[in-house]
Amino acid sequence: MPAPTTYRLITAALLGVAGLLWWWQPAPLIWTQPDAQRLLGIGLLLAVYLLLCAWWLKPQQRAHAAGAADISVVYASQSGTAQNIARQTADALRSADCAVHSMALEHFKPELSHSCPHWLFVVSTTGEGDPPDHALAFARASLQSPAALAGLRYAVLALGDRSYPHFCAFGHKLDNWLRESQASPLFPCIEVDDANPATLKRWQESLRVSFARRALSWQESDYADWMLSEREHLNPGSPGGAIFRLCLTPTDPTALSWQAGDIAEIQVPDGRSGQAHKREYSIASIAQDGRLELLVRRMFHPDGRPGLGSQHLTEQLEPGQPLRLRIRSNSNFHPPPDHAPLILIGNGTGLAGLRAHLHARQHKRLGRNWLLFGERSRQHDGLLGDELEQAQRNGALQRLDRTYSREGETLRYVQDAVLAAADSVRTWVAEGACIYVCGSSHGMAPGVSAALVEILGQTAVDRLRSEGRYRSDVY
Ligand SMILES: Cc1cc2nc3c(=O)[nH]c(=O)nc-3n(C[C@H](O)[C@H](O)[C@H](O)COP(=O)(O)O)c2cc1C
Repeated sequence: MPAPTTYRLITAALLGVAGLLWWWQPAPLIWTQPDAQRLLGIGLLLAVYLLLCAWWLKPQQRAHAAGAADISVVYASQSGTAQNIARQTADALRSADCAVHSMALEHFKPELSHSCPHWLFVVSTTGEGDPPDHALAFARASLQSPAALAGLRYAVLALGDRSYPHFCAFGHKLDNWLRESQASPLFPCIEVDDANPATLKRWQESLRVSFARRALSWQESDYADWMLSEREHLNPGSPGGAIFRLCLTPTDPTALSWQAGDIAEIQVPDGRSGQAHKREYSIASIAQDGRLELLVRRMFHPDGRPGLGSQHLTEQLEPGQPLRLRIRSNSNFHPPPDHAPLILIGNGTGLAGLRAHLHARQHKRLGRNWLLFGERSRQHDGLLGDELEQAQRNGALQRLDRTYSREGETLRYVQDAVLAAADSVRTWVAEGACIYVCGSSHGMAPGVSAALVEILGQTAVDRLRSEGRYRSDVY
């Protein structure tokens, strides 16, 4: 690990002083020489000194030039939180003069451990104690048996949520594998429950103690000022919770910049505690639409209390009023390649993430799109029906399958519609289609996954997932 800049400055200064002393206490090598050679000697000494300073004072560039890193930050992230924390971790360590390299977990190979002494793993858990999709193939191939990692020093930040039965399961699995592979922990695995700031502080402090002699500078991206410009109730009379379409506009128009699949983090004031809480929503529009749209369902706790975020956005905040918002990149749900046909599957407010992709495809005039979408009542839940039918008419949507669970039809849920369309699903996938799923992680997402396994087989579905052709943004 490089010494901090101060140590380098002191060393350079000491070298300078040593050089001066040599000047005043003439070394026979120089003073016994004729004038010209003496000058040449001094010039050479000075040049060597300056070169040494440049070399010594630029550890980061030197390490990068040599392709070497002192610390590697490795992430596995389903919806961008772990990736974001990994990026902040790398930036903070760089600000303390460390040479840092960053990579996704699937690029980690035991042979790489010789190229870098310290490895920091920032990983989340998804599904039912599973690794994020992009790390699935790595987990299957590598974590089954120990590797040869003696000498590797590591730390794990495990992101999870205690409301799930397998809390931080993937972080623990990775930590156990590293230990069984003879790697040595810099400090014990740190578990983070629902992005709790106190545990994140422990991570920052442990890194400071391990790698820097002064506080690390952590840069969180700032919230910006936005305004609620429009709100529309999309499903009056629905047997399900009320869903609203919100249009938001930024004070600074340059804030209109994101990709389909990204997530809006909104600061919601809590009148009771006086604190602000963060709530996350899939963005339902693209930047080229000129506004950020959300689909928000009004939520209630089991005891009947309204949900903090949804009550604020759907009831308390009036059009024309300000709110604080920032955008989190969710690279796992970014658009597929242009040439690939796209199958969009979801339910409820999951239409938000799917609609952003549809808009992105429409914007690029890519028409090979198929939407399968489930809601409750045909009469009241035809969410954005006019817009979708219009997209179908003008060729932006090649096929639209809507299912309603409260209509007494045989096709009840969207996963039933997927099964009913098995032949077309096979054809589209054979033609290189990507499958994007957005909406409920309870019922819908596992149901769609089971339907796809029935149609395509487990091996093919696993391959689609690890190749990034089957992606989900579910909650
Ligand atoms: C569909 C879904 C399933 C999840 N499953 C688990 C789980 O099994 N165990 C756990 O500790 N956390 C679970 N979580 C919580 C996430 O790990 C947590 O929200 C984390 O901050 C997400 O980080 P990421 O955005 O980097 O994926 C789940 C979250 C979602 C949305």
